[in-house]
Amino acid sequence: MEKLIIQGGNRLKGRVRVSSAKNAVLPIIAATMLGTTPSTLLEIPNLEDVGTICKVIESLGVKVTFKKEKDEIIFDASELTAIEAPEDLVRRMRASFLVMGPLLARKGEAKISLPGGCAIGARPIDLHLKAFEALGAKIEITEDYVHATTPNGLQGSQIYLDFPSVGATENVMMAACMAEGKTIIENVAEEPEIVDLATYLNSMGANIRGAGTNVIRIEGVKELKGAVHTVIPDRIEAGTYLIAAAMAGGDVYVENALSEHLKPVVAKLKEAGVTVEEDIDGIRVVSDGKLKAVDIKTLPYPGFPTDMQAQFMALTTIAHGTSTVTETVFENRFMHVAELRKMGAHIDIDNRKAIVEGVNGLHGAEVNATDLRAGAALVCGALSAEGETKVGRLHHIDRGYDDFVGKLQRLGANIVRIDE
Ligand SMILES: CC(=O)N[C@H]1[C@@H](OP(=O)(O)OP(=O)(O)OC[C@H]2O[C@@H](n3ccc(=O)[nH]c3=O)[C@H](O)[C@@H]2O)O[C@H](CO)[C@@H](O)[C@@H]1O
Ligand SMILES: C=C(OP(=O)(O)O)C(=O)O
Repeated sequence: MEKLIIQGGNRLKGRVRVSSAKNAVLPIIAATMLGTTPSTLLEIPNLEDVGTICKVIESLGVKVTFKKEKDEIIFDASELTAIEAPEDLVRRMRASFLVMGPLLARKGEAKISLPGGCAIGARPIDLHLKAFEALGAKIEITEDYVHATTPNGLQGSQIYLDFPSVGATENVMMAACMAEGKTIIENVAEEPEIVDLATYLNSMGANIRGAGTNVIRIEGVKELKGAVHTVIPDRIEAGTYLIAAAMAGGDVYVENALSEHLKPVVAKLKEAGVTVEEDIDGIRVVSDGKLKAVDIKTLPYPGFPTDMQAQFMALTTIAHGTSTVTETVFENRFMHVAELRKMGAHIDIDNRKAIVEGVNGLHGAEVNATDLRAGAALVCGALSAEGETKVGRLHHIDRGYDDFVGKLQRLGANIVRIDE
């Protein structure tokens, strides 16, 4: 079994470049299915999840060609040959469900396994399905899969999402851009990844306005063509390096980080006593590792991102005083608490609120990544801890961090990956 072995205590110093955003690249790869001519995506990060979504769309007939540069991929969806996504891939990664919108738009039918729950919560898909129904889809749900058909094609509609779900907004946007007539979607997610998807769809010929606000208006078009697109930088990867440097202490410039996308994270780091300087090319963080307690509460964008909650909780474990961390987006996203406790953290949980009593420092321990960001949080904790930490279940981390070990090593961290 592979593990990360981290000797804590090294200060981090230097520059680290953020890759393109996992959560933008996945829906955009699904959206390449909408084009009748090939799309080229540039600066694609090397992530397990990218491999998974590529396999899903290949199984549906898309020809995926990796250019020599490896971070450039051509997607030819001129012929979609299937409407059913392989169950194991959908179960492995929830974002696979994002092929439903494009399949309904291009083929008028889709059969996809239920993505099911995972470590961070139940994660139902009712909002996706309700919105597809509003566009005229007929939905049949069996124990294992969802079968959607469009007997009269997709028709533009007025849709209100009960919660600004990122995935539902993306799925419905992709379906609606080829529906007949106008669609108005209210209470949509406003995340930067939604804006990036809309930018790509518009460059394919779609007519989408309002992405980045809470109402999206779409005028349906008959056909979309492929386009060339560079995906936005990963704000969560950027935030993870900011936290790592804040906790371990040091002076790190996170290149390619867009401060516009990281406002709550930067604000909370400053409140914790960290020096943060923002410019157009990135964000610099300078820290002596002495941190003050802060309270955070996760919310849909532009609120504090749930995908930074675990890493920020790691930071509060060594901040002076009592911090609270409230998770409002997912109902079960505190799996990292038990692992952080093994490293000496003092954390109590009261329903969706974690109360963290800062300790003078964490110590090394044997821990496991329970999900992607939990894994990142443990690595952040380990870099600041006294002694050796072993982190297992690395497949979670591999889903979303491109060259995590290499990037941290170049900042001076003592971290290696071994096969035990
Ligand atoms: C690949 C990707 O982009 N993943 C991100 C996306 O996930 P994802 O798109 O799955 O997250 P959503 O915004 O849909 O989920 C937010 C909340 O809404 C609930 N919900 C969602 C859909 C639905 O039909 N019914 C329902 O009840 C979920 O259970 C959850 O409690 O946004 C999350 C919230 O920012 C992030 O943590 C994930 O990293
Ligand atoms: C929860 C996450 O991803 P996913 O929605 O793909 O599980 C994440 O990126 O932190």
